[in-house]
Amino acid sequence: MSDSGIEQIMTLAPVIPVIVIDRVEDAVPMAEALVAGGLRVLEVTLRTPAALDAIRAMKRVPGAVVGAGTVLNPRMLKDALDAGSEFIVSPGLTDSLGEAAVASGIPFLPGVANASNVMMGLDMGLGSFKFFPAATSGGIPALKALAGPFGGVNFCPTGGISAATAPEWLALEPVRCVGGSWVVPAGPLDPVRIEALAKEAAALRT
Ligand SMILES: O=C(O)C(=O)C[C@H](O)[C@H](O)COP(=O)(O)O
Repeated sequence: MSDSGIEQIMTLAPVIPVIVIDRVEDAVPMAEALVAGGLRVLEVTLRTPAALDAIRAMKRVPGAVVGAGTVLNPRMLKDALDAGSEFIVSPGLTDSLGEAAVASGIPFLPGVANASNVMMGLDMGLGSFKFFPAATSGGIPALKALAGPFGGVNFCPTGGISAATAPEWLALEPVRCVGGSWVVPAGPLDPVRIEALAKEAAALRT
C-alpha cells in the first residue's frame, strides 16, 4: 500500500484547519497565525476564487505545509497541482479523481463514509482517508466499526468536529488527526484569535 507521504503529513499536527478564504490578502497572516499556534498542515478549500492564489501565498510561510481541499475532479486536481499544493483532500472518492491523483503522486486524502468507499480506495493503493462527514455518518461508533475490517488504514475524521469533541476522536487507534473549520472562524481576519484557537487545537494530541 503506497501512501505517497499523506500518512506522514497526517502526523504533523492533531488538527488540520479547513480554510475557506475570501481575501487573498488574508492568506499570509492567517497561515502565520496557524503555524505560530502549532498547526502546520493547512487545507485551503477550493470553494472560493481566492483559494489558488492563497495556496501560492501561504506556501511562502516557513513551516507551513499547504494543501488544497474540496478537490472534486481531475480539472481541480490540475489547478491544485499548478498552484503548488503539497497534498490534496476531497470530500469523496471517484474513479476519475482517484486515478488522476494516484498517477500524479501527490499525497492524497480522499473522503470516505462507508466500507465500499474504503474498499475502492484500497483498490487504488490508498491507505489513508478522510472520514466525512464524520459526525453525521454515524460518528465515533461508525468509525470504530469501519476500523474493524480495515486494519492498518488511517483516518482523519472531518465534519462537525469541534475543540470539545476532537479529543474523543483523536483517542481512537486509527485516527491520526482530525479536520475542522472551527480554528479559522468566518468573518474579518483576526490573527490573534486564530493563533489562540490553533494553540488550543495543537495541544489536543493525546
Ligand atoms: O470542503 C470540503 O472538501 C469538505 O469536505 C468539507 C469540509 O471538510 C467540512 O466542511 C469541514 O467541516 P466543519 O469543520 O464541520 O466545518
